[in-house]
Parts: sequence; C-alpha cells; structure tokens
Amino acid sequence: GLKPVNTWKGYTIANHPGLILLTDVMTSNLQKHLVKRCLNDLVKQPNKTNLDSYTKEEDIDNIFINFSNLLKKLRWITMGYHHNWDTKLYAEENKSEMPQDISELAECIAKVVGFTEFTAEAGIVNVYHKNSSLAGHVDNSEYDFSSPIISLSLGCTCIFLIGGPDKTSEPTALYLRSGDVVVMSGEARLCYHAVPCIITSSYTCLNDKSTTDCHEKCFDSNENNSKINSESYTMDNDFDNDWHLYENFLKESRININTRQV
Ligand SMILES: O=C(O)CCC(=O)C(=O)O
Ligand SMILES: [Fe+2]
Repeated sequence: GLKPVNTWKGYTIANHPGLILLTDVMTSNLQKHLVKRCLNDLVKQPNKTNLDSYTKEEDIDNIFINFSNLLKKLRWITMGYHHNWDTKLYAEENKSEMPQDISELAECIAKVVGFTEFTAEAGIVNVYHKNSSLAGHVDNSEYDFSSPIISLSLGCTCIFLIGGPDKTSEPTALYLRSGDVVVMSGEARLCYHAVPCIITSSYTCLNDKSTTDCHEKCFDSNENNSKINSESYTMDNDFDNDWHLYENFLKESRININTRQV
C-alpha cells in the first residue's frame, strides 16, 4: 500500500503556510486499488453521487463496466457525513459509514505529518473528465479547522491553485500528479483553492512492480493492526487482468479523494 515513510517527499510553500505536498507516498498498486475502489464500490449506496436523482441504482452499481456514457457524467461521490452541496451543512441525519480503508489511509497519512488526532469522518471523491474544472472555493463547512484536509490525486495530472483567505491574493499554481497527497492545514486550511484544468496528455503508467509496500512503517509497532496496515495490494493476475480498462479511463480523467474531520 504505502511506500516506506522515509522515502516520502514533503514540500511546503513559503507563501502558503500549512499547505503540504507529499509525493512518493502510494505504491502503484495502492493507486490502482483506489481507482478501482472508487469506480466499482464507492459509487454504490449508501454513498451518494451527483447521478442519484436521475439514475437507477443498478446502473450506478455497474457504471464502470456497462455505462461509459453515464460514467462521463459522474462528478462526485460523498461518503461518511455527506456534504450537502446546497446548505453546505453536515447533519447527523445525513451520514453513512465511512469506508474503512479510505479513513485508515487518510488517518495514517495525517499521523505521519503530525495530526495524530485526525479522524476522517467525511469524504468527497471528485471525478474530473477532459474539460472538468473545480471553481475557487474555501472548505469551511466543518466545525474544527485545526484538523487538516487530506487529499489524494489519481490519474491525470492537474493544475491546482492555492490562494489566500480571500480572493485578493495571487494564487500559486502546482501540478498534482497521480499518487500525490495534499495536506491542507493551518492557514491553508481556510484558503481559496481551485482546479482550473486537468492535463490529459499526462497519464503515466502505474506499473512499478515495487515490492516495498510498507504500511506498517507508518504506525508505531504497538499500534492497532488495522486492515490497510497489514494488507499489501499485490498484483495478482486477477487484479491486473482488467487494469487496461481502468487505464483507458484514466488517460482522460482524474480522481481526487479528499477526507475531512467534521
Ligand atoms: O480535486 C482536488 O484536488 C481538490 C478538491 C477540492 O478542493 C474539494 O473537493 O474540496
Ligand atoms: Fe476544496
């Protein structure tokens, strides 16, 4: 799953305290697992998607395999405390179980960068197609801004703009590549950010046959022996046989998984 922590690279930007870019965090196998997980499992109820109001549940359940046109319309999935796009409020009546592998992964990464108390209670999967973008916004629906947002990038590289607390300050542009992790903490937790575009010529194969999957390095040895911790996503034949289908999709798409503590 995760690469050994001593090989992770961390970057900060002088003008944007609290923003941390981590690279070399996830093995190719973990990235592949997450892509498949989003498109096959996380789209399903009790998670919510932008397609729910006009699509049969059964079609969404099989969206990747059977419905490529519908897949092009998939923009978001919410999980845990569901983000309400209208009211921007989280509610006890509007929550479901957070997928355990996703919350453990985010919590593990948060722990490495010093947020030992972080719990991933809400998640959004953003799906970007050729011409998708995400307008500038601040994520301020949560109650505790001392907790970071942990945000994972998969597939095509995107341009990510990080600005200031209001729209007057000049943003800084970063490339986010497949496998990169952005931590928005401190001042950056409440700064404007946007994804103006994805770069569809940027896809690089997820093929490193790395055997250094090493989740356990992330936890103290006496920590809970969590599932994601002990499981390494090895490339057995079943796992890789149909990867080319996902690869075709990823050549023109980007998936972002971000988690928050509510
Ligand atoms: O796609 C990204 O990298 C950012 C997503 C984001 O900012 C959000 O979902 O609030
Ligand atoms: Fe955001």
